[in-house]
Amino acid sequence: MKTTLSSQNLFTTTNTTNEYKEVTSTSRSNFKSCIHDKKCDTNNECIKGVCFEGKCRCRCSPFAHCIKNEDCLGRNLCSNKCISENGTSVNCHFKESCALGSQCLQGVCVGIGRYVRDAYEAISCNIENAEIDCQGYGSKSECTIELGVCIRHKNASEIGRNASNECQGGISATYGFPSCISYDDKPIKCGAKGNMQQCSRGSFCGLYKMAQTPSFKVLLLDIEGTTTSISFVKDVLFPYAYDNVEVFLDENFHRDDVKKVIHGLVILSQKEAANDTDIKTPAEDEISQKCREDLVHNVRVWIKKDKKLTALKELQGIMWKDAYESGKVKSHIYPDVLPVLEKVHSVNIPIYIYSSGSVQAQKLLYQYTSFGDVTRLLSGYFDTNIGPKVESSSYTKIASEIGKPAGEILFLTDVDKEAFAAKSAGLQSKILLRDGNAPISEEAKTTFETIDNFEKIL
Ligand SMILES: CSCCC(=O)C(=O)COP(=O)(O)O
Ligand SMILES: [Mg+2]
Repeated sequence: MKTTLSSQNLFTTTNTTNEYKEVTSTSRSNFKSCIHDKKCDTNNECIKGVCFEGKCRCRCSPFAHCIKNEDCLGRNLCSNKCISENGTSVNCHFKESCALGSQCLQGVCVGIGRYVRDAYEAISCNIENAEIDCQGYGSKSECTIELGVCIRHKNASEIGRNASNECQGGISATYGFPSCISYDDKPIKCGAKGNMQQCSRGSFCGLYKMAQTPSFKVLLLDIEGTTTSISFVKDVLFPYAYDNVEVFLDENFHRDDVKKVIHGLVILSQKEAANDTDIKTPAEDEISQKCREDLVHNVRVWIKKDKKLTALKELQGIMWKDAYESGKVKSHIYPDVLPVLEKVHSVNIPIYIYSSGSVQAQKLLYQYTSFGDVTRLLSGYFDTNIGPKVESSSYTKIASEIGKPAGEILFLTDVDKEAFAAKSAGLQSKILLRDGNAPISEEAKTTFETIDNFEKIL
């Protein structure tokens, strides 16, 4: 089905598939003007000032009862009632105006489903519960969730499935059909797993489901140099904090959360000044301008020296919130990371983060990625409040908080000292070699498996 925009700015459809009622000139003449759905008859919806006859749309109420997602075009998700993934339905002309993973259909952004070989297939699924309703789509598995997008393949055999594939408990139990997977690409067969050449940029040739059980039961991830480029942290986040710290403290020093951070920074400064002549001992009065000036100086020195100090990281986390929320910053995630996290998550292996960045900074980073909010894949976050990343006791505490034996946890990092500390606590550990990462020691090279891609952990 193709959607075009007529000269009257009404949305017309051609070659419909029974999914949507064709908007003919006759029906157009019947259009009433409207401001919102309530002004339209039952089963019509108000789009751009006119009532639109669309039987697949929500029934003229943002919270209409529905059975499956097809009933909710324009509202995205059916969870007994039509709900919108993004808060409200968004008008659009092009896919690019819609959130990642959704399409622009008949003038509204529609989530869950996408074009597969030129046909839009929005299928019944409940992403939150990770269940796909395969009923009504044939007896074999035709449904998969790819990175949070529910998709029904039009012709399963075309993409290399075999007869043993089954729909088990509503979830596709297909193994071993390598296909390009990403947030925004059509699934196309890519021959052999790992054959990236046949996939477009940002997508990954892999298996939809893991063919074998991984050697770990928990995944623990470092951020900088592991899931995210060092350059993003050093060239985007740190300069933002460096440039804005003065104004931020001046404008927000009366806020309770900022007062707490200022107190932490004063204590830290007193401690660090004993060993670092670049650091000033701040004025006693924590709400004075002089105190703030000293702290601004110290914070800038620490940022330049890339100090992993808890109070500094707390301040940075608070400041970056504004940068992300205002849209000034979007975080970087390496393209190989999310396909693997999606697979790991799909087999109920919990994924945790352990970074020097504060928990707040970690949550923001995964909330505002260029792939959208991926925090749903994460089970928890640890920062240096639990201990420094180069001390084994920190990893022992993390294992105890997670409630799993240390040996079942795989820790991925770019820093050899962190890998050694995790190993001493009994964790499995692998070192990421990404472009721009610091070199690791010869001893680390012989002690740990080094990988350049998350796919290597499966
Ligand atoms: C959480 S984003 C900022 C990361 C950060 O401040 C940092 O120092 C990175 O350290 P990591 O332990 O993730 O390598
Ligand atoms: Mg790191």
